[in-house]
Amino acid sequence: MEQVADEGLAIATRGLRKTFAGIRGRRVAIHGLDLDVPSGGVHGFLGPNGSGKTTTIRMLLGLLRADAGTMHIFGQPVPQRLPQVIARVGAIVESPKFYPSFSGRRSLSLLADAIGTDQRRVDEVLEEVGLRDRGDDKFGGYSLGMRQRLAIAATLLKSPDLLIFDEPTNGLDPAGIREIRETMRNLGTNGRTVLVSSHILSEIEQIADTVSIIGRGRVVAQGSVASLINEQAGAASVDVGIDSPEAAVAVLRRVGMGAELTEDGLRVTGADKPSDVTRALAAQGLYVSRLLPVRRDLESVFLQLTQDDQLGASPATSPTSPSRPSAPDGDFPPPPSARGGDFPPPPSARHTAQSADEEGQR
Ligand SMILES: Nc1ncnc2c1ncn2[C@@H]1O[C@H](COP(=O)(O)OP(=O)(O)OP(=O)(O)O)[C@@H](O)[C@H]1O
Repeated sequence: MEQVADEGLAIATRGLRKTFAGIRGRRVAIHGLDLDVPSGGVHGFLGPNGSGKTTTIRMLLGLLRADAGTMHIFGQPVPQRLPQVIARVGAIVESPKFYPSFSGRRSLSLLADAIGTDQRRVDEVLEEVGLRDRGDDKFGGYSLGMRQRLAIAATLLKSPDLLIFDEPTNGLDPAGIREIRETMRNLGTNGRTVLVSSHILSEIEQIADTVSIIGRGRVVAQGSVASLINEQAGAASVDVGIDSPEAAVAVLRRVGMGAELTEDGLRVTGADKPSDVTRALAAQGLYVSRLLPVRRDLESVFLQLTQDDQLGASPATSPTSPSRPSAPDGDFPPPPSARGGDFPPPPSARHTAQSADEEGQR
């Protein structure tokens, strides 16, 4: 496998494919995935449940074998050259565990010895995840957000250039989610690359520089959050309040806009700008009492692009409908399937580099 010429990419996959054995033959989980993660900043890896995020991450880390395609990390083909590149990668893919009776500092100190890292890094990484003042408290007394931050601190010990986090906020309450969100944002500065998978879209929108959206094992869109939202701007809608909604629907449809009745008015699509709606209606003697652009956000783009995958998905995957204006804060409760409170240590470099096909273990 040849080297990737583009050194600007932290991760690149081409034609990646993975099937799993099922009762009715093999099922395709990853379908020719072409993923580009630029170097530096936070990259959101988004997709509904079962779309293939974890499978992709596990293949990148050499924990699962691909059926076909190529993968590169910092230009090095993996898994072939994973031993050479793994020192630059830190990852949390599974529930970590630390001894409840050990302090966070002691756990990190033991880990630093195990991987041959200078003990001075322990204080630095505690500081980096905002745990410096709580470093001497026992792990058993940590909140879930603090436990997850300790796991992140452990991945930072070897000063990786690329951090990979698979659904790092699963199981956390809104306060914990906010803590991790801020930690991710901070980690994505200074040239480091953070790949974070999630289905909590509003969260990613707030912290990601770029995103990839996957559906059924394929990338359906990737780029900056702003460009993805703008690309879909034509589908933006306007919430209209009016006395004669049926007549307004007929007028707007006649001029080529999409219009549907809602509980207290209309939802209009296909208008270049909201004032076009007012103008078209006023020309027919209809005057609006309310005109609210429905804010486009990453979530509505995501839902639109992965519509097929959303069918039958759990409510946690699609916490709001595409047409609902976004909540100002954007925190959603964790999914019902969220993991429990155990956070095991991140995979060590040695463990991560091992290649093991875990097919059928689920
Ligand atoms: N070891 C396995 N054996 C059989 N099927 C698997 C295995 N691992 C994953 N799959 C299937 O592959 C598909 C992709 O799963 P994957 O866990 O990668 O999705 P995901 O996007 O990470 O979902 P989630 O957000 O729920 O974690 C799913 O249909 C899943 O059931």
